[in-house]
Amino acid sequence: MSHAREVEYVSPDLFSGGIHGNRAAIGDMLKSAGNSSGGPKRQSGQTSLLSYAKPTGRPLATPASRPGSASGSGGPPRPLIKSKSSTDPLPASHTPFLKKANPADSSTASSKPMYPLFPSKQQPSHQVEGVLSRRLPPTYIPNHSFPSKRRAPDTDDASTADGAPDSRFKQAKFSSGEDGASDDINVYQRFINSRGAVSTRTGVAMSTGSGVGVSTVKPVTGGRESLSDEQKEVAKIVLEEHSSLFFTGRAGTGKSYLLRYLIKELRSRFGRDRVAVTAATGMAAVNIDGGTVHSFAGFGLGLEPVDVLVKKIGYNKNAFKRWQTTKVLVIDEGVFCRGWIATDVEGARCSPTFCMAHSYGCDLVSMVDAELFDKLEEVARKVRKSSLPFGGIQLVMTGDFFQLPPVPDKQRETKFLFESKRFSACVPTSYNLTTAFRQSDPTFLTVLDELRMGQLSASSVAVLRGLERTPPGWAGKEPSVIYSRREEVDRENERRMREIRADEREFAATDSGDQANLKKLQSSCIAPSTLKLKQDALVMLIKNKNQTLVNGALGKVVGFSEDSRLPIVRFDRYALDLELEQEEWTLEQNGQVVARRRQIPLVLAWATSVHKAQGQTLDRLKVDLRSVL
Ligand SMILES: Nc1ncnc2c1ncn2[C@@H]1O[C@H](COP(=O)(O)OP(=O)(O)OP(=O)(O)O)[C@@H](O)[C@H]1O
Repeated sequence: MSHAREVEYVSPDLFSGGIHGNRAAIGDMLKSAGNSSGGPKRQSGQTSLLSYAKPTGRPLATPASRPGSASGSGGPPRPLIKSKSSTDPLPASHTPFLKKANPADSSTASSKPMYPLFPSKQQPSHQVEGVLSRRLPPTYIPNHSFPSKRRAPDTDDASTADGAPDSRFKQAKFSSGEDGASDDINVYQRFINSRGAVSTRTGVAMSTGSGVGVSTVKPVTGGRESLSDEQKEVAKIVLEEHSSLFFTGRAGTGKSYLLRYLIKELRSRFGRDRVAVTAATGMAAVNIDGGTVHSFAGFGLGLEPVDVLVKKIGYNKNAFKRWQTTKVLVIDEGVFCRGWIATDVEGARCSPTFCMAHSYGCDLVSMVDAELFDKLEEVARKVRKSSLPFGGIQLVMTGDFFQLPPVPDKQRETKFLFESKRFSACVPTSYNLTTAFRQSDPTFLTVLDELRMGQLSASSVAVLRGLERTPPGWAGKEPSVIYSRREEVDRENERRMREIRADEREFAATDSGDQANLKKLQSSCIAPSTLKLKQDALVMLIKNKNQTLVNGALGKVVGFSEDSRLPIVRFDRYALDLELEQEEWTLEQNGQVVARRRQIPLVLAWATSVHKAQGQTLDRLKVDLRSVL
């Protein structure tokens, strides 16, 4: 998720002012609107990416003398690094999953019987506690009187007396995100149906959660004792039962916190290289010290039939080793919810079918969902020559399907991850965390819960209206803006560019390929055909430069090289000035490149889309929800 220190929301005649608040809390609200994922959190104290602030990062390379002089300025000198194409070999450390094979240890997935949805008396109490509960918490009753009294987690309930999900969940409405389209999706119903006889362990049913915890922001420094009871139970399933698990929970229930703990524990038990950690975006992956699912798989976007993918992996020594040696695969939230920017795909090329035309993406943007999960699962069994689910790899997955529903795809039916054919076989247990840690204000929690369900009661609307005000201290300091639609993002960025009184430089893309394919590439490629930049423009990197400076990093144009005329971008977080040269985006068909674009890997970044904002920390943020609500 994105973190903001000051936030303004804009929605049609709902909010015209702003809301100040706990930055995480605000991100929480954003997510509850159904348009943001909960990526791993950055800890407080991180450098603002918007202003030229105290650099906290370390230089990426030995400071080099500045070649020529940048024709711009903007703060103290930084080591200027000439950009290398991201196709240059990365340092050895870029193979985080590499590990010697240990064939003796190929089976880690639990082969225990699955927990039934409605456990029998013989089952241990912790399993019994986990059954679907039967009443809906007052929070979710549309237009309930406000403020509602929140019940203890163990009495919360979301299904009817016969165990069926309450029909009110059917009214939940979700926005699909960047394309702004809305769709009625009964996530709860679909999730429960998809689980069949498989257990959903939780204090309450999927989606609710009304435990009110204490808001604390702290990294996982402690051991198991720092976890809540619910979190401990998840840890037990993962670390002691060695069972594959999906855990969910509304925003702020400690999913990321718990995940970080689990990664730490798993790595210390099995060794770093046997625990593959994957996240949705490059930025999110960096935050949990991992890579993307695609980079783990080593088969590009995975569009080909499974047998072809298996062959591809066979030719890819590193990928093959990874598949053989991985004992636990950790998948952080969002990865399977929709298309994401797979930033470090090995040999990946764009497929227009899988590009999100309404999103920012072409090269390396893929649709990663139920279908890909099934493919990965089959690949795992084949590459590992094991008939066990997922080839015996233990899966630890987290996410909140309410926060990031899949984007509807005109070409095919959009499915949630849990609707994949092999999900139930591979993930015998799902767990719903219910205690909110991030907020303790019951009023705010109620508003968040209602937003998450897409049903704002009149009282919550009144609460939000009561927050309308002009944020103090914003004079002359324009906030970053998050929109849900690409056109809105472009419009705002163009407006900001016009406001800068400096010469505009244009960088034209170099395109090649046959007409038809080129058109496909151009229609959805994240790199613009003409990139317009000015000194002081806020920009976002759209290619990985190395393991830490990745797709999504924010920087500011501080000038243009006098000799090469290339833009020089200051990445504050990395205490680095980088001269950026063209990189390549390609479209491939049947293994052949059929179109290519070369362009400077930057886009303007005053405004950004909800999904591209994941993992960012911003000083002042305006969230425009007009096309969402
Ligand atoms: N056991 C715990 N003890 C103390 N603090 C915790 C604990 N679990 C979570 N937290 C804190 O609660 C806050 C929210 O946790 P976290 O960001 O992990 O939630 P999340 O479910 O991932 O949220 P989101 O869905 O928004 O990404 C964080 O500040 C985190 O440090």
